[in-house]
Amino acid sequence: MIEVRDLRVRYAGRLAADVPELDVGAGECVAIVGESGSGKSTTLLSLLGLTQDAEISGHVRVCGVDVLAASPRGLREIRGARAALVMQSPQSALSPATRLGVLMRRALKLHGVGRGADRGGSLDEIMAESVAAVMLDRTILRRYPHEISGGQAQRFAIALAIALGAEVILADEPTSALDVTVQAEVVGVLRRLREQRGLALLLVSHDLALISTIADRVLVMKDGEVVESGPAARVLTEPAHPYTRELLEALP
Ligand SMILES: Nc1ncnc2c1ncn2[C@@H]1O[C@H](COP(=O)(O)OP(=O)(O)OP(=O)(O)O)[C@@H](O)[C@H]1O
Repeated sequence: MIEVRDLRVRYAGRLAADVPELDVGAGECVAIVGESGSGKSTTLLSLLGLTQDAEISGHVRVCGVDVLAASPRGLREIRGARAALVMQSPQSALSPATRLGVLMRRALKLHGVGRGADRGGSLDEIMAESVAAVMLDRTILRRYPHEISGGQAQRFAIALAIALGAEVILADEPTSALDVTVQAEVVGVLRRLREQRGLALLLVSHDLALISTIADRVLVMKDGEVVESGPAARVLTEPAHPYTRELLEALP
């Protein structure tokens, strides 16, 4: 679902991310970890052609689309619907005076969901099913953004992605604003979705404890470079690079 080779992203000539290889298949979860400024978000945003003022080279395919060569129309086809970006504080992106159900219905109509014969069910059924898939009660659809918690907002953002038919979820620090119990809930939801629906997950996080509970593979970034990558179980228990050891030692 995601295939990256020799991705280099520069801002004003300065290298912000250099990723030789990154693959995420259906049903897999890959995590990018590293300290602030290491190039994690830059890598994630470049997968959807969302970096601003950046010079990008390399090869990036997401859901079969060659992102660096794609037209704006080609990019619109994958963004939002097939590959969804879940940000740290989705609440701030929600319109404050719009009930969540209205917002979801609008997004689905905009993307033509519920119109084709390919995904059966009315919009109401699709909405109810996606909300249930992230373990939220369907009454959430009647609420306004300020009436829900951070963890519920995060799960609603994931429900929206599912309702739109996302095959890939790109999540930037999805749980860092949440307390530990709520973090575990959001991670549990992501884990179920990848197991039950074969979603491909790419998570960006500085939280190694979180990563250890969900990721198959980990890329460790420092100053824009990938200093270590491999199976999560190996990287987190027998880190080969001193920087990864430092990150692990910094864990509470
Ligand atoms: N739009 C931009 N213009 C110029 N430089 C940028 C831009 N976005 C990011 N950078 C720089 O690129 C480098 C990598 O930033 P990036 O946001 O990818 O790091 P990060 O690992 O995601 O950090 P954080 O965890 O704080 O989000 C940093 O030096 C940052 O200052």
